Amino acid sequence: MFRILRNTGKRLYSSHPTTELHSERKKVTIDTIRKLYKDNTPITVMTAYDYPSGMFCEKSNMDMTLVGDSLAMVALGYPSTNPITLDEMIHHSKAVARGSKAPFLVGDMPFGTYESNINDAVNNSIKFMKEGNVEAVKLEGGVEMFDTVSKITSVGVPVLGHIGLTPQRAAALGGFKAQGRTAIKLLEDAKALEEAGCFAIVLECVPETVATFITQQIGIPTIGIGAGNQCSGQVLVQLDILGVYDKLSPKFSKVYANVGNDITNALKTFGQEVRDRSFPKSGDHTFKMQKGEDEEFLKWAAEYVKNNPKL
Ligand SMILES: Nc1nc(=O)c2c([nH]1)NC[C@@H]1CN(c3ccc(C(=O)N[C@@H](CCC(=O)O)C(=O)O)cc3)CN21
Ligand SMILES: CC(C)C(=O)C(=O)O
Ligand SMILES: [Mg+2]
Repeated sequence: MFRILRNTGKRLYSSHPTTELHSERKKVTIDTIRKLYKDNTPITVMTAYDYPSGMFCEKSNMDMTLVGDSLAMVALGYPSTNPITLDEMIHHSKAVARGSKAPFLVGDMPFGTYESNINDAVNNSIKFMKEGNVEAVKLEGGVEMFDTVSKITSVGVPVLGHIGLTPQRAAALGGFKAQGRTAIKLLEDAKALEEAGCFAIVLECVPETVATFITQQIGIPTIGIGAGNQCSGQVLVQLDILGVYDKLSPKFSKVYANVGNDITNALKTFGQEVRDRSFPKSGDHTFKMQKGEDEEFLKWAAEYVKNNPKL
């Protein structure tokens, strides 16, 4: 019998590493975040939603990776962040955690998982940590969330606050609109969250003078998104800065690469090459038999065809 007709036991694909990826970076902990803040070193935060986007946070030296509920829009195509469930966020954060090892990993509590009662908020935040491998949770709201945040932080779940434009409340705010015409309210919110034990607060779409003032008035880091460069750190949505997500282009975001175009062009070229049969190229992207085996096989095949006429 010919070798090609038997299972040679050889694998036609290259072997995959079976060992887990270990970070070559030093682990960022809540203490690292405090130290950066104390030293007035800007804290870098980037969103991620799956294994590769998490790996990019790892490789690019991010201090923090946020599994933001913006993934509902940018990775799942929903028109808002609100449809995502806690179990779906857990599914994504587990994948992010496999790629993002060193950055401090924070997960967004989805709309409806923490607002209605404190027990649910505590149970859901603990579930997120245990099942989703996040090291902290983020939730939206200020003064009105004081009791909830106090309870969550008291049981050992670090909380990242989020005030200003709170996208989960976009329906009530009339859309994704810049906030902060009432600076006093924002300051009260920030102070309440600090007192409730938040380790940092996201300020979203807050005028830069107001964000600077709040940053000066509180004793924990502010992480700005559309809130000026005097915040203690900055966060943006990964697929926005890569030029992939094109349904929104928030004024505050900056496009650092045009990955969307690169991907479209790569796929177009693949399509063309398949259609004109220039891919796969014989030898480069194909497997060959041993020397002489082609002839032997073709001889056998001709014999086979002769003995097994098509019906
Ligand atoms: N892709 C994406 N990027 C984000 O930054 C983001 C999300 N999704 N989803 C959740 C929230 C929503 N965010 C947004 C979305 C849009 C604007 C926006 O278009 N703002 C207008 C100003 C609107 C106004 O003030 O009236 C702008 O011009 O930037 C702002 C924040 C930020 N977050
Ligand atoms: C933009 C950040 C702060 C966020 O909440 C998200 O990505 O969902
Ligand atoms: Mg969010």
